[in-house]
Amino acid sequence: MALAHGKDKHDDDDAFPTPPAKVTVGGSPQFLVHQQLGKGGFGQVLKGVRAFPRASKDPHKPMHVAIKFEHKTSKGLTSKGVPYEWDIYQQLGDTPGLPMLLHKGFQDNFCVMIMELLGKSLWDICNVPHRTSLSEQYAACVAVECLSILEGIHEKGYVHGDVKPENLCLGAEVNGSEKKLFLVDLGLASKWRNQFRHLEYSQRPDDFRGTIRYASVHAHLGRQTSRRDDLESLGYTLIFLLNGELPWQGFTGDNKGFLVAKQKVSTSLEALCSRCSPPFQQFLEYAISLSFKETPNYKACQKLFEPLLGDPSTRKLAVDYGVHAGKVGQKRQRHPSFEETAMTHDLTLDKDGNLRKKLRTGFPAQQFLTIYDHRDTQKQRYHYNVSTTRLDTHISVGRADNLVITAVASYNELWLVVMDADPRVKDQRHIVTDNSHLRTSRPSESCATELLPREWISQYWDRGYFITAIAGSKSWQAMVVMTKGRPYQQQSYKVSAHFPCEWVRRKHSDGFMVTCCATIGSRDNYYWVVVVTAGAGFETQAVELDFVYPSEAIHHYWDRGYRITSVGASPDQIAVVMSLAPGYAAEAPQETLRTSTFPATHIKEKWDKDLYIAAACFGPMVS
Ligand SMILES: Nc1ncnc2c1ncn2[C@@H]1O[C@H](COP(=O)(O)OP(=O)(O)OP(=O)(O)O)[C@@H](O)[C@H]1O
Repeated sequence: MALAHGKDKHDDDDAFPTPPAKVTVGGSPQFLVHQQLGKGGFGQVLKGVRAFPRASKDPHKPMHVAIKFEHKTSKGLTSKGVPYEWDIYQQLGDTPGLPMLLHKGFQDNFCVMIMELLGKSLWDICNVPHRTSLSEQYAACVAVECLSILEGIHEKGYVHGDVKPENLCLGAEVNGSEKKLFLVDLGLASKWRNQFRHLEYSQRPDDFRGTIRYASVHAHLGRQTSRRDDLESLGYTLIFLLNGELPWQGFTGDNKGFLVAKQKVSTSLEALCSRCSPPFQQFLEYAISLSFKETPNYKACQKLFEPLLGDPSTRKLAVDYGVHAGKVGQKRQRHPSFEETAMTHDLTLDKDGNLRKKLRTGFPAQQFLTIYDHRDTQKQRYHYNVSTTRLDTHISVGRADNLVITAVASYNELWLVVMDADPRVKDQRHIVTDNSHLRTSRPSESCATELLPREWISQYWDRGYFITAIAGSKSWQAMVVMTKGRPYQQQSYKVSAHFPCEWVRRKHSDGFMVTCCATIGSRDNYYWVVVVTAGAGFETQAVELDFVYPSEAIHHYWDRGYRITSVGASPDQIAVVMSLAPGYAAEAPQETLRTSTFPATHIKEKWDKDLYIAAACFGPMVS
């Protein structure tokens, strides 16, 4: 999975084209271009001073401005050739806490945006020669103010999408606003609602937008952005400002995004916040417990930080969150208390009144995930803890009883085989590849296709068989089951170091659907195998990839009539494939079970309810 497309300001040092020395755009007065104030992935921001000073108290006619230059060849432009950010400013321009947009236009191959001049960013404040961190009082003021700004942006239907110390600036001294907080850079802002409807949940696991260090885990996983993501990024920003570092710094290379995301999920909030007062941990616990469509309780979060704000005269940053809460003409809303919020999030208050939720405890756990479908009485048998040498014996006993293999999984060098009575099946073959020569070395990506028995598969494809189950062991063994009698038309598979999201998307558009997935290999050294089939009988499909069991997404798709049709897990991630088929009755139940050992006793209970194992895998479920 290519998660590393994100930008990390400190990684790229590209030279920008030199901007003009004087600027006049969109009816603005002429500004002389002075020193650089900052730069980002797409442009650079320089100070501008009016060429012909004329004193004015009108904030729209300042002497000093900030000018953002974006070259016409920048990747941040829309198809209309204007910076994406301009459109967003149009919608959000007057939101409190955003710098005022004064003029915009084109000059000398640059898109030019003239805006209210601000002061230092919080990154600049901390990134001095001996690196300083902010006091808890300062960070609490930042939290309260940033929450107000985010509330204002969210109320207008947008998510900022890139909350980080570089984008949080103080006002400019020349404007007398040096104790006020601003949020800059709307280049990654996106809508969370259209008119009055929340955008639908979706995931594109290889599509990352944001800054890797501060991005929410949902953003790493390519989930449709929603309000919760800004709060999670604010949480990481606060910890960075307090500690001067985050535990996931230092990763490099193509796989950086993936490694950072993995580290975020496996860092307990307790460890992350161990050097901070409880409100910072409580805030992060709340942020990561928010559901996709949930409206954050901004006021309750601000209340959390109140005990740390101290006396107003000692604050380096003014706190005036009332500005946004009580705007003229705005209806007063009742905001639930944090205790009420705690109840709805299943967060518990400990004896000191602190919120506790067992989220991101940092304990990695390997679990069985078994999926159960409703079927009218069905004969099913399963064999678990089967060693490779005993595999054929169990399977042949099942075959003698007219059972065929419907699901396989591997765990701790043992196999799980599920066999069903399925009169549609005309014949079935299976193979377990040896691949023992690979035990000492990881095959290169180009040789990895050899992990599956290519010739054996081709031979059976030619005879009308299709792959119907697949599993891979830690010692590079692959088990492939091919069945004759399925109404499939065509099949193809891919072996790849990351879940091949882009390939699956292309296959989806060609009418192929994922019908099996698994991994082969061990921790930090494995390959995904994904099988796609034309004629699988599904209308559409969603592939959910996560570091933990993706409960929210599964419920989202269940509610829309999808059912889990295959699952696979690597030592880091789980892939849940959910499909929509004409035959799925909305009320037909499907259940999942997560257990640390094979759920032999539970299966009997499921059978009593006419629920039968449909898929299984063994994988990571970090809690
Ligand atoms: N109005 C302003 N006044 C003063 N400095 C500013 C102003 N706007 C931005 N800056 C500074 O310039 C830096 C880059 O600005 P901005 O983030 O808008 O550019 P970008 O190219 O979109 O960056 P990124 O790659 O982070 O998205 C900011 O981090 C901030 O320090």
